[in-house]
Amino acid sequence: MRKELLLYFMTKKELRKLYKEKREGISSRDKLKLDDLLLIRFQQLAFENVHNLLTYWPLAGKAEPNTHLFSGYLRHMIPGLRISYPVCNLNDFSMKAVIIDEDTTYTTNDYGITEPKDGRPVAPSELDLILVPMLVCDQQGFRVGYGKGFYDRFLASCREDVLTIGFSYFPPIEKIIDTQAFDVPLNYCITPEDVYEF
Ligand SMILES: Nc1nc2c(c(=O)[nH]1)N(C=O)[C@@H](CNc1ccc(C(=O)N[C@@H](CCC(=O)O)C(=O)O)cc1)CN2
Ligand SMILES: Nc1ncnc2c1ncn2[C@@H]1O[C@H](COP(=O)(O)OP(=O)(O)OP(=O)(O)O)[C@@H](O)[C@H]1O
Repeated sequence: MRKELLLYFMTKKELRKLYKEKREGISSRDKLKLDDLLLIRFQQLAFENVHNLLTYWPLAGKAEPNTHLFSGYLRHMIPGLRISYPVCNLNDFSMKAVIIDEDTTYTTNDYGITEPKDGRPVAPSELDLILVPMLVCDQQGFRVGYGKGFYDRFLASCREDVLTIGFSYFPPIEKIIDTQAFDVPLNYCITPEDVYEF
């Protein structure tokens, strides 16, 4: 059977392992180019009524897309944009969105993720745009993340009309076979080649 066909029958857990390996196999030189392509695709979207953004700090060593490019672009395009970053509670896998500014100091949590050290949280209902970490998604926008459910829990407390965008170096697969009731699909997945709307 061709390798692509096997993808159609994979669970989140299997996809997580496969796509972690695929992503970490991208050379840093290629990654720079791919991140530029992601930015160009991102710039094709219109961001109307976006005042509150939740982005995330890319994990060093896990080859996550360079989200600083996307938040930097939005900061330039949207005067007064409020930018927040997740602060995780590793005991109950909850997280809050903490507003940052030029005076913010940062710390590294137990997962090696950079987080604001202090700062005011923004209510989830105030967020207009969320950049959601992902490894791969399917053609309905269901996503595989790191598997702790941080974002599924958090998105459950956000507005119904919040815009969610994921970035991936790989196109959506046909179907994740074990999606569950708590899974919140993305609105968009941006890849170096395309913008997928779900
Ligand atoms: N950059 C970034 N920030 C993010 C996320 C993310 O995926 N990327 N998250 C998205 O939810 C939340 C954090 N979730 C995470 C969950 C697990 C691991 C992780 O590396 N797990 C290791 C085991 C680590 C350990 O237990 O010591 C692993 O699965 O191999 C990282 C982040 C919030 N912030
Ligand atoms: N809204 C929720 N309320 C309670 N538990 C949840 C909720 N959403 C997800 N979970 C729990 O989180 C676990 C991980 O979910 P899943 O495998 O979908 O993670 P993921 O989407 O890959 O990770 P992440 O959201 O951190 O990027 C699930 O086993 C589930 O028990």
